[in-house]
Amino acid sequence: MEGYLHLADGKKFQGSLLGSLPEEGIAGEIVFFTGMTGYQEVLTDPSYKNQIIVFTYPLIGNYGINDQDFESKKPHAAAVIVSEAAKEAYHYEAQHSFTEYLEKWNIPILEHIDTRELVKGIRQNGTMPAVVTASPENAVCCDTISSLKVKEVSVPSPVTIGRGSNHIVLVDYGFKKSIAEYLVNQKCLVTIVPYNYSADQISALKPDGVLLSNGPGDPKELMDQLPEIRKVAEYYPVLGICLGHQLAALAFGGDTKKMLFGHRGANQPVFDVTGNRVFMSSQNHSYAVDQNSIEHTGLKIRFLNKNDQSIEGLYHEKLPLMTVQFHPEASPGPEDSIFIFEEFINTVQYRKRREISYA
Ligand SMILES: NC(=O)CC[C@H](N)C(=O)O
Repeated sequence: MEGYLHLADGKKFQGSLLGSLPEEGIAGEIVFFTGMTGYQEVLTDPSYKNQIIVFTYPLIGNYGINDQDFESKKPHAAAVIVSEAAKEAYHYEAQHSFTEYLEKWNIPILEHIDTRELVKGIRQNGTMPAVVTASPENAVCCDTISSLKVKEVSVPSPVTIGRGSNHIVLVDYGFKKSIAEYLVNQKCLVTIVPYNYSADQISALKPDGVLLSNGPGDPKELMDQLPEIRKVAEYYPVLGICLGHQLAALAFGGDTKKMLFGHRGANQPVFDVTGNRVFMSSQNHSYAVDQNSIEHTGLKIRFLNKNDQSIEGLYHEKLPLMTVQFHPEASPGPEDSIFIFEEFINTVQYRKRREISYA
């Protein structure tokens, strides 16, 4: 069956539609992911909520969907655009094929699209609203991108996992499972709390450290949470990842801006200004902390993107606050930056040993 992708800049692509669509089509922000593998982690990462994901690698789905690589319980993408979708799964661990898995969750795939041409356009005109339809006519509803997606993906009430002497509160803006798993494997007791938990509610849990998770959408949709985040970061060791990094920067008076087409892939080079070295990272974001906004905030640059010099991580000059725009948990992608978690846990343990007390 034929299907169509209509972009807000007026371009239209025709392809073959797999799965079904409501009459008005499916709308979302169109973004592209450049990794050769990792589609299972991408599809189930809540940060992609309601986005239309273009995979640039020409064949997607050939190793199927397994039981281990889910980043959450279900896929969050609005629709998927590929050059070719593998209908069979060629891997001994595969439990479903790529196409059957997305069909089960009612997520349409538009294949046989010239993804190179499409992505060249997005790189030029930016990520933008788009709609996938079965009809060549219907191109409207390009501006219906829903807001506060964090609320839709966050836990409704606290959940505790793992065991250990370090108690980490994970504030859930749409956390990836591999973040929580890393902490549990490091023998942490982890309490996952809703995105709108107050500083007092977090304090009542007596954490040794707080992790602000990744998540979907514009960080400025969560302005109400900023005073709470700041209070928490003034008392506890805090690690912010991706959306968590952006929120921490806003909470201390910094600003964020929308990038032209963001970073989504598994080979983003990051420069560590303190160690004078570069490593590869997994990334997925549309927003970045504005370079010009962090003066007088107490925040200092720790990491920069080697491709476009955008901010990839910050630390606070006085407080035990560290933030990263990239994904130290990888999934998918290189594990070069796993040391970020080690630094965080070392800070947590150091503060405990010194018996630095909190309010
Ligand atoms: N992975 C994330 O946490 C993404 C953060 C934010 N939603 C952005 O697109 O910039």
